[in-house]
Amino acid sequence: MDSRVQRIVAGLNPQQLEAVTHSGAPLLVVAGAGSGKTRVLTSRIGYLIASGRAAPGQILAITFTNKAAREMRERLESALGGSAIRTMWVSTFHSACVRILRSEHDALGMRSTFTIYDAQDAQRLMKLVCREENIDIRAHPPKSLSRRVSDLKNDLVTPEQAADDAADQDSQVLAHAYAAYQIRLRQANAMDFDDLIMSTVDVLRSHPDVADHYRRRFRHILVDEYQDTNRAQYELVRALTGTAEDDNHGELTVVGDADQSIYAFRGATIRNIEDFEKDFPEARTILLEQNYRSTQSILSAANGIIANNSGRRPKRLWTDRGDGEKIVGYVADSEADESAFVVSEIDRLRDDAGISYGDVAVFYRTNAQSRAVEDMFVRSGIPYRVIGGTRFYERREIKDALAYLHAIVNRDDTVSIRRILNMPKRGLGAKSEEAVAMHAARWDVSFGAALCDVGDPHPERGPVSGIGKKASATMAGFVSMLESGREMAEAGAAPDAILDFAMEESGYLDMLRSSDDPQDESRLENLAELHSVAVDFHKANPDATLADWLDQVSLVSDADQLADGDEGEVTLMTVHTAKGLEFPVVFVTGLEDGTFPHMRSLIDPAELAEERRLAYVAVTRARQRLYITRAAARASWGAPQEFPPSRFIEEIPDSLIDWRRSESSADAMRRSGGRTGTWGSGGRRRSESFGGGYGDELDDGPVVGSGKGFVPGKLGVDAAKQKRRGKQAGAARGANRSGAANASAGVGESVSDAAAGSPGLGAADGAGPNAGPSVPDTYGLAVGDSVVHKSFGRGKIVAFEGTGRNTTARVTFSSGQTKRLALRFAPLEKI
Ligand SMILES: Nc1ncnc2c1ncn2[C@@H]1O[C@H](COP(=O)(O)OP(=O)(O)OP(=O)(O)O)[C@@H](O)[C@H]1O
Ligand SMILES: [Mg+2]
Repeated sequence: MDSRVQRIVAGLNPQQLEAVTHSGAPLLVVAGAGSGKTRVLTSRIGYLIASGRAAPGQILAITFTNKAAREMRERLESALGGSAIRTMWVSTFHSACVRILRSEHDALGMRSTFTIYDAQDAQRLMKLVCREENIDIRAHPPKSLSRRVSDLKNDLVTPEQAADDAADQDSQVLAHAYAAYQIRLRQANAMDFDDLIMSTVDVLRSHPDVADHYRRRFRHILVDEYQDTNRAQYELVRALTGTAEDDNHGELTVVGDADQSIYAFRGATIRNIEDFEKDFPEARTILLEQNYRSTQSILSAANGIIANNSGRRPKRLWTDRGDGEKIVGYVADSEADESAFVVSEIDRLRDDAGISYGDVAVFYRTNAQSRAVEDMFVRSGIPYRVIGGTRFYERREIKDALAYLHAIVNRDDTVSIRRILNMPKRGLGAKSEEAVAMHAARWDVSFGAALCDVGDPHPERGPVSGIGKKASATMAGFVSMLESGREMAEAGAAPDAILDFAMEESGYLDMLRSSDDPQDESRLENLAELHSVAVDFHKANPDATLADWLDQVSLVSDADQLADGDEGEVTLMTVHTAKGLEFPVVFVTGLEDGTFPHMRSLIDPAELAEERRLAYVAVTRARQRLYITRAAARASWGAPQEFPPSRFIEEIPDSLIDWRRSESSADAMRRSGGRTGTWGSGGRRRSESFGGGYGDELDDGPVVGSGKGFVPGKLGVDAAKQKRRGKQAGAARGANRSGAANASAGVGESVSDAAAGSPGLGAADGAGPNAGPSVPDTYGLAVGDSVVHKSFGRGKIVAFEGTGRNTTARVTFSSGQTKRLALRFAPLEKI
């Protein structure tokens, strides 16, 4: 045997070895957490290449995050030698699709310079569509339309099909908006995240020659985390692999664990894993049963939890690593006390058990919960990184800067151009903008093309009417500035140079420099950070273009922020983001019914089952030590509220848990008004100021300067001005205070959206501080009332729950969903 092959298969157990060396029929590896599925996938690629069964260029491996792709690449590089793998594709679904679409844009009828719209851009475009199509945005909020269009695309439903299927007026409006949105998207030469997948499937299905080309190329397709693929991704895999009837069908390997499926709200369907054998009758299934990650105590806890989900295939996971430490449980009286416990345990483990900060991860259900933990970490000087939260690339100033660059690359990019047309203020009013939009509509061209007609009328279309002299001159100047940027890009200027040009030339930097708003100072710092990202990209990819950089930026996801070599920091993240990872020490916090499982899931068995899988994922990230904590009272929407223990705690056999502080002592403590814990006694009661903080920062989150690796760019920012506040990972600077509020719309692979709680989170409805305590319980609403909600559209109140400030309404929306909404915050209007 080739010595490389020997090295690759060494140490694999018999089932793993079988999976790695399997040949021919489609292969499904289903197994519980930590059983080596990802390792099998990586080893299989190494084996295929080292044994000569495949050339690197014939392999397409799909991972869930860019970071996982990078790691897989690195492993293979060291196993096979760097140059051997250059032609191999290891990437996420979205990145692979962008690569395909950029080369197959002709088949698609688009130009290769197309822009990728994130969820925010998509919503902006939907807003424009609603305005132009006279859609009543009170009854059909753009955000909710946008989310529903995303769902349709994840199911590969075209606008035509949506129109055919539309049985009621609400779905007709949706179908109409979808069709109009799609036209605008094409006109803007743009694609949203869901389009990336759907269009690729479309191209492969409608162009057999293109499909054949990729099938000949990719002889082996391998997919990790298969349980979280949605219908569109499944069809993509099928189209790329071909079926047994196709001449050139490739070999398919998928690995997954139905118990870890946690993206149902984004359209992921366990069905893809459960029906694999039906879809591929000749398929081979291999089960892995040995867990190499965790101790027996941790495994037993995980099994205890997941066993409560019905309709699953029971698994027998075992480990030879011994029982290990007991699971440590702690009942805090508040979230501050809970965080204090985490801090004191981390200190203790460092002193007594040789654990370093980098070995520790703290998980929570939604981003907003990081605040309490962060406060305590800052006060005690524990270095930490928050993964997720307001994503750096979603900050206003960063979106603005990128919009300039997108507008330079793609002159038809409506959303970007309209975003920056009067940013900084150029004295262009809504009327002038509307005149351009009307010209665009009249001639059926993009907004960008119409804008060019202002200063330099097209021979056929002529000038734009209804625009004053001054506005005309300003618009012409704006167009020519973009044109100069485009010339720079075409001449091959580096992305950072073009960024400099756009930010200076547009006056954007001057606007920030001359402001005395401290937020603007932070915005300058963030732009400097963006500048360094561009510089780094250029250094690493000297031949890459501005468009290449923008692609990379568009596809960044939260989990990608986990930089390597971060030994010295505790990692804070949501459970969604933790998928596929492992840490020696894990704290799962906020284990309360209403927090984790999330409030919304308590009335819906399917959602509760998904929460349980989430808990299973959380617990199985731990290698040696697992902590489970809960706060008996937690600030909830502004006021401390008591929460019962999470049912997931009760599902763990009590004999496995070493309770450091029991229910009864916490209760007694709370009743006597006393406080315990290292920090609890000194601190102001966090919960009192909690609500206010939320509302203030709802839009952008506090803009906090970055720490590590900051290089002041040419943008002229003094690094010393940086406010340090814990270390934040990669691009995510500053913890998000409005994580839940930003949670909406499944953005491609942006895990943050998932992580922050899923679309339709009750708490996400603007946790503002405005509502006072004196408002009557039901706010003038009654059971049976028809209401409209900003995101969910029309609905009917079916019940009220709770009293006073905590009153919630159960509302069944026309989409069929029932939501529980806190009346103080939910923008419910009676109709
Ligand atoms: N045969 C083996 N011998 C030793 N260690 C192994 C073996 N197989 C896997 N491992 C180790 O076990 C751990 C878990 O493996 P891996 O991450 O591949 O599991 P997984 O099934 O993908 O987990 P998850 O379901 O969480 O994604 C890793 O540290 C991996 O290196
Ligand atoms: Mg894995």
